[in-house]
Amino acid sequence: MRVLASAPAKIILFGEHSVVYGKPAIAAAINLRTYVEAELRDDKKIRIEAHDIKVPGLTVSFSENEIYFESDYGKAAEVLSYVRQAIELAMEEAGVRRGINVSITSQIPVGAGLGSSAAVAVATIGAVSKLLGLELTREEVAKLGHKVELLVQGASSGIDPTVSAIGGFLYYEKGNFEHLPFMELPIVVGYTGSSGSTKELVAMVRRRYESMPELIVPILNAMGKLVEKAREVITSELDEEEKFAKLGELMNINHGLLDALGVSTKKLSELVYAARTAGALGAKITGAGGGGCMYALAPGRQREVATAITIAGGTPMITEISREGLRIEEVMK
Ligand SMILES: Nc1ncnc2c1ncn2[C@@H]1O[C@H](COP(=O)(O)OP(=O)(O)O)[C@@H](O)[C@H]1O
Ligand SMILES: C[C@@](O)(CCOP(=O)(O)O)CC(=O)O
Ligand SMILES: [Mg+2]
Repeated sequence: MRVLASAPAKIILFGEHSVVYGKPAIAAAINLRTYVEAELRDDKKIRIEAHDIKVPGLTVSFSENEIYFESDYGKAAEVLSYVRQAIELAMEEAGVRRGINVSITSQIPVGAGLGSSAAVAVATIGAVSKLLGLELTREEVAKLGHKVELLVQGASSGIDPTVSAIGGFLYYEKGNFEHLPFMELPIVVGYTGSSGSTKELVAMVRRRYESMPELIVPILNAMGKLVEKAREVITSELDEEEKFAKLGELMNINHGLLDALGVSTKKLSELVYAARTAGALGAKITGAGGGGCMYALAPGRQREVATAITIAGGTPMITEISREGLRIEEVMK
């Protein structure tokens, strides 16, 4: 038997990092997906084929007609830790241990702030649990995905696996979510081309929080209040133009606060300012930062903003909200 499942990437519109400290955040699933195919084996082995992951420390040597491959096992194992933990938890949940092959293909850039870690965890849990005969709800998959991130990263708010499993446009706080009214968001995502590790960035913010709580706590509190304001705007009776103007202003404040936490980079800020100069109403980092992506809100100016991001050395992506989260694509007997 074989199962193919997929799960989407996300953008955090407001509240990354502060969400790890129990503040609320707003996020949306977007139409880039990770696909995981799981298949039962006749033996007890677990084989993971990850097509989109560069393994650091792989050495290839040639000697006459022979080719030798060596890999730094520790680093290779670390890169696959989200997938391994996802398989492990799905098996634990099903109460069975079987040999399986897992094959991953993904449209989501890795370490770019678009939640590739959550999408791979959610799609793997979805595929493996279905393969083992378990019917989990999307909420249950989200909770297991959160556990995977906690085990691998040491800290995680759970917002990414929740958005990836549930899909749509969500307000999230301490493990609970509510759907926000669906809005077409005229956004442009700008990818710096470099990556940041969520585990390391969350740990860096934690060190600052511990060494200078008198400065960092007020920043996190301001972020939490800003998210409440954004929710009020999104759920208000204002017309779309007024909503976008207010949300843009809040995005710019949120970017400044993230910069103060230390998670921006020169390139991220260059893309943010290029987008604003080209007419975006707001632009900010999305996700953990340290590289990765920013996004801009640019009603009627998406093409101009995309061009400005390209000129500033980034890669623009015009994306849409994905209403659907985890999807079982195919079950083959
Ligand atoms: N397609 C994939 N196949 C296997 N592992 C993946 C894949 N995509 C992401 N991952 C895992 O997620 C990690 C990146 O997660 P993270 O640092 O949280 O960045 P982000 O979630 O913003 O992309 C990768 O180092 C890898 O361990
Ligand atoms: C920084 C954080 O708020 C979001 C991280 O998102 P990503 O892994 O960079 O896509 C961490 C979390 O919420 O667990
Ligand atoms: Mg992640």
